[in-house]
Amino acid sequence: MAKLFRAVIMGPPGSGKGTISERIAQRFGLTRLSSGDFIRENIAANTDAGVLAKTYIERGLLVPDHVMTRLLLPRLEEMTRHSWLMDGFPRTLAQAEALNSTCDLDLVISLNIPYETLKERLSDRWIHPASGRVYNMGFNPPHVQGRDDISGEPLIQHDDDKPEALVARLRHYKDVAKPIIDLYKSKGILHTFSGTETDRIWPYINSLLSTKIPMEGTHRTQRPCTRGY
Ligand SMILES: Nc1ncnc2c1ncn2[C@@H]1O[C@H](COP(=O)(O)OP(=O)(O)OP(=O)(O)O)[C@@H](O)[C@H]1O
Ligand SMILES: Nc1nc2c(ncn2[C@@H]2O[C@H](COP(=O)(O)OP(=O)(O)O)[C@@H](O)[C@H]2O)c(=O)[nH]1
Repeated sequence: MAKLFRAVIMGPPGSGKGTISERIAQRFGLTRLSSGDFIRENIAANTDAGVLAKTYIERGLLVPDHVMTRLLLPRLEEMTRHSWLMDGFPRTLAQAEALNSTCDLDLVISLNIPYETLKERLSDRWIHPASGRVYNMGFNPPHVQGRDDISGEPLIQHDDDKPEALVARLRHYKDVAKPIIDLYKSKGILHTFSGTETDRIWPYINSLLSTKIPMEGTHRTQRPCTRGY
């Protein structure tokens, strides 16, 4: 029986995680999980975790590990019958270890995109805050300038997407991501993709996943995501 498939996509801000996750979800029928979306849902629902997370996000900080794991891991437990791709978690080694004790991953995609490309992309990134939908004036503009295609609501730019904020974010990403990348490399499940254009990277990701993801329609077995945290 074909087993379920679980993967994580990692990369610095602006590397294309959200863009590529959407394509993977559509192409392979995986459930796309996004830590940023989970947080926004909790903020919108005014949950305790959401209220706490908001105080960190407003300062451009990562949400503390214990808040993230308590927010995310129970959701993964509900996903024992689903194949999924996680975007935005883990972001620290503690999160990776918490995930490791809960679910075994089949594959990790790491995006390696040059600084100048990240800077250019983020300066043109516009976001619909409520949904997290992402646009780019050069790459995938909204039908109506400044408006979300689905809701028609205004798009915004994140302050920390500005070039002056990117240097610090990138340095922080490299510091926290390195031990995670080393962990997944040692487990033999890391696949790194480099380049400056998503459309040129995509065929390689597509062909890798085509060899790794069980065929559609084959019976899927449950795989536990036990409460290991
Ligand atoms: N795994 C996580 N651990 C800690 N904080 C997180 C995590 N995921 C998201 N956050 C917090 O939520 C915020 C929003 O996350 P989201 O992924 O939507 O945006 P982002 O981190 O700016 O992503 P991008 O890499 O696209 O710039 C982050 O800036 C961070 O403060
Ligand atoms: N010009 C250009 N923009 C891209 C490309 N891929 C993604 N983007 C845009 O760059 C920004 C960052 O992409 P996103 O998927 O949000 O990256 P994430 O921060 O890693 O999730 C968004 O505005 C995307 O629409 C690309 O190949 N070229």
